Amino acid sequence: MTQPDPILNHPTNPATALDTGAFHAVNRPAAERRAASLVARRSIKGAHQAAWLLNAIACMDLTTLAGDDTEDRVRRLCAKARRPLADHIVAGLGLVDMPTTGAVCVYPTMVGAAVRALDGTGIPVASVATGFPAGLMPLDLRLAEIRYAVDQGAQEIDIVITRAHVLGGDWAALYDEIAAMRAACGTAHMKAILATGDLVTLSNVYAASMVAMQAGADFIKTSTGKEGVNATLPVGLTMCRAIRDHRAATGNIVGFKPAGGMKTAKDALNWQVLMAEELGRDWLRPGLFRLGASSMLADIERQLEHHVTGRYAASHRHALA
Ligand SMILES: O=C[C@H](O)COP(=O)(O)O
Repeated sequence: MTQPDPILNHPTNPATALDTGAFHAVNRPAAERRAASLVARRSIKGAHQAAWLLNAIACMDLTTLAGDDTEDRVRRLCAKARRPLADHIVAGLGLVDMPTTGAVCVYPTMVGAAVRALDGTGIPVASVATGFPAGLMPLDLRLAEIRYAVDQGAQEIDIVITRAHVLGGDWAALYDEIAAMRAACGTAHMKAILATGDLVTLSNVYAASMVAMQAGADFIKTSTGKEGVNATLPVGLTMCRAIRDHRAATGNIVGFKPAGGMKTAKDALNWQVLMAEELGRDWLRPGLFRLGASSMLADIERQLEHHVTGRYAASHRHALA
């Protein structure tokens, strides 16, 4: 079985001092125009499309974050992470090995079941933590939740920030909170969910991205999937620019994870186009790019089946996710 490009090969992002001088205003109409033109002028077809969709699977945090999650559901999701495509699609694509997803992402109490189900595969388990999705809990409890998830075997922790720190412009409080979370993660990689749908302006998204990276986040992530507006391309563009600017200023490399509301193969292609155009093709690997999605894999599998067989199977024939 192919091992996914291990995120652990990518060194953690070292924290730098809080620097609000790195912020700049973002013009929303300009960001919207640029995002729209990026995806409009790139059309990926045929074998290229199949390759990009396979890459989307390798970069996917296959997710279940529902109130009615059970260990049984998590085990079924893990089975899908291990075998995301039907055998005839894998054979038809000429692949020697079954691909696997980048990670499986679950709630903290489900980490143990996921770790057991993925034993021996090299697929990491990501856990949300810190009072996901709102984060409105005392900091010591949020840090304890990180430590619990790491203790259960999570190799990646998806934290949420206190939106009020952004909305009130309290950047030092935001920096301190994220730095404390980074420390609680230990050797686990940390993705900072900015919940961009709650942050009102793209300038706030840019500033929060900068603070998260300065405080040591290994990835910045758009959304929990629970906000009214989740991953959008203008927000993604703003965050990618922040990643680029942070690298130019510090030399440090941070990954990007759009998440929430992405359901189609077309979404998977559009987000990869954005990454390739804004950060370069080097970013199109699991160590630096994840797609957080609970219901995108089924359409990717459907499109790949069409590529192999020339026809679409009914979506009910494809398994969970
Ligand atoms: O972190 C991942 C997201 O929560 C998934 O959101 P989704 O259920 O809208 O795909």
